[in-house]
Amino acid sequence: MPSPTSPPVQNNADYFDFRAMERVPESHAWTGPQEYDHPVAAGHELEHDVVPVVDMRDDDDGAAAAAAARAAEEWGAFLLVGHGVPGELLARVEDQAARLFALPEPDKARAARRPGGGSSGYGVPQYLLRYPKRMWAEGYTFPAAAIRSEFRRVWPDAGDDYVSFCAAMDEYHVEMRALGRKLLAMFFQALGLAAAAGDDDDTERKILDTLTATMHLNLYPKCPDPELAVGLAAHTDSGFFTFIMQSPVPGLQLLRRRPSERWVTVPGVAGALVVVVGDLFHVLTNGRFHSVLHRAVVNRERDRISLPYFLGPPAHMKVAPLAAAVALGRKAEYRAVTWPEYMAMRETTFGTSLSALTMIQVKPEEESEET
Ligand SMILES: C=C1C[C@]23C[C@@]1(O)CC[C@H]2[C@@]12CCC[C@@](C)(C(=O)O1)[C@H]2[C@@H]3C(=O)O
Ligand SMILES: O=C(O)CCC(=O)C(=O)O
Ligand SMILES: [Fe+2]
Repeated sequence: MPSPTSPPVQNNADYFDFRAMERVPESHAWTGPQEYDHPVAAGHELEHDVVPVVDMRDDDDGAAAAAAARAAEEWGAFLLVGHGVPGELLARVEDQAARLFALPEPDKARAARRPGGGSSGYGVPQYLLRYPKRMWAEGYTFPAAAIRSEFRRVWPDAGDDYVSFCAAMDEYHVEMRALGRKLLAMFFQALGLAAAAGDDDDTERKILDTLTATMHLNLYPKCPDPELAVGLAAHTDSGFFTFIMQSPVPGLQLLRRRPSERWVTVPGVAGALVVVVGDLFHVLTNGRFHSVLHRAVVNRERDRISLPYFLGPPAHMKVAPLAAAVALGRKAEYRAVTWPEYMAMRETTFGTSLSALTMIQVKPEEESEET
């Protein structure tokens, strides 16, 4: 098993030509026993292996909010339909992402993440460099608020390709941010927080009004030996929650713990978005909603694209269990952290079986000191 101090095996600016590979090279071959080597559930015939579907149009008396909250509690993830983001836009965004990844190497290399940890650009997110093996994927991360400046790095001449790419991503950001606010308000409603008295109203409003978005594009090229390769290793997302738009090629899997540990594949449902609860939402709800381990597998036949849209607090905001969530029965189980503080802590746990949430968990002796 890799240790938390395993040295990075690559620079995140390194380029790797997946299309030229006839076999999986040593650098990408995940041989031997791996963390979370659990079986993949055979199918969806068993009720407990059916990923919940939440229809946002089901708005009879808060029915959609209640269904979303139930899924967030039981699965930490669900498929969202009836969300109102036009199918035409989803298809255009996916097509633009595919065009970006299909550009020649020098165009993508111009926009490479800066070695040592730039948070945007083409290449591997720095946290993933902690793993001793590389993943079978190309990535591009960018703040949703800076699409136009970011992509001048790829298209310095700001020509037609730049214009169509930015138009699609901008429209997507507008839709997704509005959807993020709507879903967050639904979660608060289901938790009974919207009506809560005192400071919480204020905290909720601040959270709603300052949500920040980071976009990430993943391309998982088809792979000559999918059993040996990993698209994206098992992880939890660190923010509040993530919308993942995935091409109809399945590849995203969720770790289910009961009745036995297994991976459940999220089906590729046209027009649906996947919602994944992140660690900071787990904290905010004092563990009532739980973040979920998920991963991406690759296949031999087809490329797969996914577009996670990560929503979280602004960098300076301390996130702690909401008072009303704590009042729902337990003590505050987590210490307050900012998103960057949490990510820095979590970085040391990548490639290990540790959950970074345990690093901010309030221990019983700290509880008694406070009282
Ligand atoms: C906002 C973010 C979430 C993310 C870290 C990042 O700053 C940008 C990249 C995101 C990503 C994508 C791949 C998996 C992941 C765990 C990673 O290493 O980089 C997520 C991060 C996350 O959710 O913490
Ligand atoms: O490719 C996917 O479906 C999952 C992507 C993901 O989990 C991530 O980028 O954090
Ligand atoms: Fe993720």
